Amino acid sequence: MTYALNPSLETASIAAELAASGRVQVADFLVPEAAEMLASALPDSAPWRHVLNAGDNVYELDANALDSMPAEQRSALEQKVDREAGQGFQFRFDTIRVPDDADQRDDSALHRFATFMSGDPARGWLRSVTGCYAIDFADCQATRYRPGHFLTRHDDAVEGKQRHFAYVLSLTGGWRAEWGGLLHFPGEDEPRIEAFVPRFNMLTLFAVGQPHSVSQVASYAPRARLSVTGWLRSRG
Ligand SMILES: O=C(O)CCC(=O)C(=O)O
Ligand SMILES: [Fe+2]
Repeated sequence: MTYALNPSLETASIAAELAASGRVQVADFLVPEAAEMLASALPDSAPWRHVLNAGDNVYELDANALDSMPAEQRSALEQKVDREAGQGFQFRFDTIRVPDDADQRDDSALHRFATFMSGDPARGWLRSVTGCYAIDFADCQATRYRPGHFLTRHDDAVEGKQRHFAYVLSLTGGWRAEWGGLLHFPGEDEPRIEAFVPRFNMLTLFAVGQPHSVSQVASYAPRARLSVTGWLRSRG
């Protein structure tokens, strides 16, 4: 099974919405079999890592390392993460990173998806929908937000990475807004904000530089929020 874009994407209206608001949701991005293949290639047994930050430092653990940590140590760590999250930039979620260098990729469904997004026709479609012809490639990681996971407000702009747009391909079906895991775009001090709800095979695209966050997945969410995500970038 190879990856393919849904042939019925309404490119002109998607481009217009992205240009007008800086973000857009594209329903049914891939042909259904391709989205199913990618989702089913990321089961619990995949090599997930748990990532969390302390200030500018990023820590990476085995996905289940916290479960086997002594209770006191785990609770001290979680309290620190919660304190930081209430004030500054903080995240914790699970990831499988894909190398940017195509030579280091294997033929797994996730690595092949990264290569698909960086080559035509997908890259050509992404260039025309964003109007950004400086896009050379898409970097890529799978993300899994389990109950308690979140990502506080940030804008994706990192010096030297040459990120133009972020993409998030959501791979969780039947998600309810009350389970959390919502992609928010908070303004400066707006009493209402936009929330994007995960939806199977929906691609969210948004311009780098806008504040956004992923709300904490509720303790009662019956499953994890699964996505494949990255940035559309220029090479150096
Ligand atoms: O998963 C999402 O909806 C957004 C993730 C995100 O903002 C990021 O990884 O920088
Ligand atoms: Fe982000």
